[in-house]
Amino acid sequence: AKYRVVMVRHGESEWNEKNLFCGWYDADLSEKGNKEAQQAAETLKKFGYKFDVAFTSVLKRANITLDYILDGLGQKNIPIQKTWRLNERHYGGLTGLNKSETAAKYGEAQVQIWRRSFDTPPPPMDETNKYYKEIVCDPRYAEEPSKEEFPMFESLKLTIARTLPFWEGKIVPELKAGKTVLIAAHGNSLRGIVKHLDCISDTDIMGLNLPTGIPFEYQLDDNMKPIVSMKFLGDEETVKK
Ligand SMILES: O=C1c2ccccc2C(=O)c2c1cc(NS(=O)(=O)c1ccccc1O)c(O)c2O
Repeated sequence: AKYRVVMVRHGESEWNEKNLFCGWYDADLSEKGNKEAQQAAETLKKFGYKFDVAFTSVLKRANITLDYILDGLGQKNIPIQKTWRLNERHYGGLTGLNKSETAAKYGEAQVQIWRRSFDTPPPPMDETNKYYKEIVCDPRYAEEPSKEEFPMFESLKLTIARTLPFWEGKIVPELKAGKTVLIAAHGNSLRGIVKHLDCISDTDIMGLNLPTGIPFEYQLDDNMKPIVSMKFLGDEETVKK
């Protein structure tokens, strides 16, 4: 059997544009991000995709990207599952900082260590962070994650560790039921799924930067092993990027 799942990283957000660590802050898409999402819809329409179920995070930049796509495909009526487990990596106390503020506060050397590390987390977000309340008290998190699971920081390793149970527990069963699946999520949560599917090493996954707004397809065999791996969909120009 051949299982098909299409994944797309949300379009550029307003905080990407300003080079701020975004993480669990619920930033909007930038104008460019909106256009990227619309382009993704056009591409998927051209390829004639028909999705049966969609998965996304609880962050609006991914939700809006998904909405543009389903709207463009005329498939807004399919079931959508939102989960914190597909959220972007939580950048802890770095949330809201830009490049120079980060280097000023922690030093260039520490930034380089963080950039290159798979399991060194950023400092935790605490009540002094401007966005602490807005994130921790967000009603979307009323049910889950639990108090114990609610992250105040995440390394890439920790992010992947909370994303994969959702892939195994919720997405794989839909694929095995013969559903065509669409996932609209974030750079690091999608890295977790891709790392798992293609057995990518901890080092190599850090070198994989998924482009925003360009859908890619996996076709999987009965053992959920890729027959087609990370096939980017789009016109020559876009995919070349
Ligand atoms: O500091 C970090 C960092 C800190 C803690 C966890 C993860 C990362 C991380 O993944 C990262 C960083 C900096 C930069 N480049 S940067 O130093 O130019 C930079 C710093 C701050 C904001 C945006 C920037 O582009 C990156 O490209 C990264 O992937």
